[in-house]
Amino acid sequence: MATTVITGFLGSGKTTLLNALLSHPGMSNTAVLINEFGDIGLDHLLVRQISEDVVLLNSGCICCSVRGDLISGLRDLFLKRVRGEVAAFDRVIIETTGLADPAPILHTLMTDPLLTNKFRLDSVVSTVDGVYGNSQLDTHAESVKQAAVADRILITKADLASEDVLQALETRLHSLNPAAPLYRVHMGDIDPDKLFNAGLYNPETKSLDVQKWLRDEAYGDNDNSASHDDNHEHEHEHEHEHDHTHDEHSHGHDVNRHDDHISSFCLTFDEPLHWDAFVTWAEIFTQMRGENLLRIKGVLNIAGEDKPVAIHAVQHIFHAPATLPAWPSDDHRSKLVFITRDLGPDVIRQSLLQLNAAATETRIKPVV
Ligand SMILES: Nc1nc2c(ncn2[C@@H]2O[C@H](COP(=O)(O)OP(=O)(O)OP(=O)(O)O)[C@@H](O)[C@H]2O)c(=O)[nH]1
Repeated sequence: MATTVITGFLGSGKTTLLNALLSHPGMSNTAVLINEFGDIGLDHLLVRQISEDVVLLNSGCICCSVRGDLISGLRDLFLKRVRGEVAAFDRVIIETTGLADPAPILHTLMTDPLLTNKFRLDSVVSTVDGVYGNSQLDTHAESVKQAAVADRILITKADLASEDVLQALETRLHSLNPAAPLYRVHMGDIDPDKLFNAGLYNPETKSLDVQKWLRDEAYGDNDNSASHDDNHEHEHEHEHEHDHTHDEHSHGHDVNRHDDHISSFCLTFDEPLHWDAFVTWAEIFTQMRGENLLRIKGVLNIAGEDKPVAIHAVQHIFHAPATLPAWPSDDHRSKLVFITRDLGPDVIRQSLLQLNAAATETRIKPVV
């Protein structure tokens, strides 16, 4: 079951988006989970109470308003569906509270045995306030994280903001998270197809859509090779320049903004990687630097394997790897896209190459 997480800072337009999405035909098989913290006004959405926590929205969607643990809410909702206590649904949207760090929710979706069997993380959508987004990114680390881990970013309230402010915000968000398409929306009005099916598996084509999922082209020149020391790291010079010249209202002059700590880059490895070298690298990095690894997606060319292996991770947790049926193109190099905090590409590339070289050496050592 495809699961989408809608995140975004307080008042950035999550509920407005949800409401607009649910009015689309084709969204009626959707179940919605909303964290109850904060002042989410569900009243205008509600029609019928099914049980204490579950209501039926006027769109026909099931809505579960969760107190506390969103994940136990998801389990309960699933069990209710199995028992026929709520209508069948084939998509779930989770709206986080505005102050939530989305990472723990993504972790649990990726690791809880019941949930990983039934729910598949399809996309993370982040709403950013067109008017206050810039200052929220400056002052609230959560809002930076919400935008950094997103697969899609929506700039809301564009009708209230000046073009200069919107452009500065877009430049900043693109720098934070180059692979996430940015859309300006008015009162949540957007084609749901733009937000869903961003995961590895595309239910429309019933295939694994690696290129759309990885979007490695967004990180710049694809000829960057990890073995040639010439990857791109998206630093923020351009963005600073923009802040100084165009965005007088932003707090871009602050020398230590939260998103100055965020890097996004794509590493490409020409030589096949040994699986055990990659696993060792992943174990070390997720244990030692998990806090700094906001999101990783990758397609690996594993030595001795014909087929590519897709991996993805959020902080300390790697999702179970998936062997893909075929390479999406003639380019069979391993590609890993990273969104990190206070962690640049060099240490990642060098450690992985070193472990890989050691694994290669072990393999070619003559048996005496
Ligand atoms: N003008 C304008 N107002 C908007 C737009 N999107 C949302 N709003 C308004 O912004 C306010 C906050 O929107 P919500 O959808 O409640 O935001 P939220 O992110 O769910 O808020 P919390 O749940 O409190 O974090 C509401 O008054 C909306 O009507 C927009 O595109 N334009």
